[in-house]
Amino acid sequence: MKIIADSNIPFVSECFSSIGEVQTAPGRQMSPEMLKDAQVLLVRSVTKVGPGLLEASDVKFAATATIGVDHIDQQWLEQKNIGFASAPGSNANSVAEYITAAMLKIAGKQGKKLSDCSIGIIGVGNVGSRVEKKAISLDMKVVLNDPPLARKTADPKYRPLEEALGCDFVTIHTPLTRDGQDPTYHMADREFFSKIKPGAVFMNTARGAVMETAAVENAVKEAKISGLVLDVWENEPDISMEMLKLADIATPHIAGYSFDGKVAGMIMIYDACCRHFGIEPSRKTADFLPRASVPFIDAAELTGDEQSRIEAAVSRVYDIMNDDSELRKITEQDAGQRPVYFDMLRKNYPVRREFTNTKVKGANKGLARKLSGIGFQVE
Ligand SMILES: NC(=O)C1=CN([C@@H]2O[C@H](COP(=O)(O)OP(=O)(O)OC[C@H]3O[C@@H](n4cnc5c(N)ncnc54)[C@H](O)[C@@H]3O)[C@@H](O)[C@H]2O)C=CC1
Ligand SMILES: O=C(O)C(=O)[C@H](O)COP(=O)(O)O
Repeated sequence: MKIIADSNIPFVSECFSSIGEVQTAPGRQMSPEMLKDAQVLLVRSVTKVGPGLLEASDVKFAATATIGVDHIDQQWLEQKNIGFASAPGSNANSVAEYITAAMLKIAGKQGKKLSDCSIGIIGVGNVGSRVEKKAISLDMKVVLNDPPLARKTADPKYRPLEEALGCDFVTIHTPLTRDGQDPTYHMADREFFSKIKPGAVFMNTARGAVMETAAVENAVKEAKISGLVLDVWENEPDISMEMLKLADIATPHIAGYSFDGKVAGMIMIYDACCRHFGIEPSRKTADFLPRASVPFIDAAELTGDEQSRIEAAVSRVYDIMNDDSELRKITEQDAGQRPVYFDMLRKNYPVRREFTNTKVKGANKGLARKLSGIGFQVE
């Protein structure tokens, strides 16, 4: 069996060689020619999967090692009886840790106590519900907005969008959709920002096209918002330099790039592929995860007030500002090389482990509760 895989899926050759012959290629360069005699296609978010790529192929199973599926024509795959799998939830905790790190940085910069702040979470699925849990652990007031879930559950905890926009932090965790009852394409437009709480912090880790770039730029310039955190951009990898300048924290679509999340995504599509072809899986997550680089933190080394200590613990494991400063070097590149630089940062992303791999020793009860709530082990 011939398997064509995106070379940015970690360990894909090691893992899938138990099923067939693996050939890897950069996701943006996948072509019908490459897939002519392949039976399996494994992609990440940058490869459009549909008739254009697969019509002339013999592919029987396609999978994406991502949560988002907006790059996949699922209806066409189904029509053609091509098996399909994605990796729901695989890197959701990674995104929630990114949001936690971003809020701690912004709150520190603006002199705010998170426990005095509210957060509006738009989209409360795998990612949004993890953000909710961490925000509650930090004693933030949470407002949830998810019209599809509101209709399905009739639970009054789901509030109208306007209420979520009335919070100090507003974060989007919806899929990118263009049709249906609740399309999210350009959801964050001028009207959205006209309703946002003056001075709110806006965060987008969903998909770039969920926001309208010009509307976000205006919201900063007209001081409608006091902070902007962007991990995703319209027209990636060719991102707006103007928007980059205006963002307080800017990263190259890596919120979900914890090593734990990447390996989990790879194993999820491996298991699905095995199921599809009736093969017994012989690889598992633990085969691919290295030892944590920060296994312990001594709480005595964390200084300042409680929030500063939490921020210090988080930064020891994941310093979001490193990702920000690497992306800002994009301005030193020639204009034509900037998309290449954006993709290069993603391809060569350093190993980042999730908080759960780090044990904090000696924290007092209050600090231990919060650290444990955002995902650390505490002792
Ligand atoms: N930046 C990154 O690295 C990553 C980004 N993502 C993005 O995050 C998105 C969300 O991921 P999950 O939480 O795992 O998806 P999910 O499918 O578990 O949850 C999405 C939620 O959004 C809700 N929703 C849909 N339309 C909505 C609307 N108009 N307004 C409010 N809520 C709406 C759905 O009902 C659902 O509960 C993914 O589709 C992907 O695009 C996911 C992982 C990593
Ligand atoms: O899982 C998702 O959805 C994501 O956005 C991924 O983390 C993005 O990673 P790539 O597939 O673009 O490498």
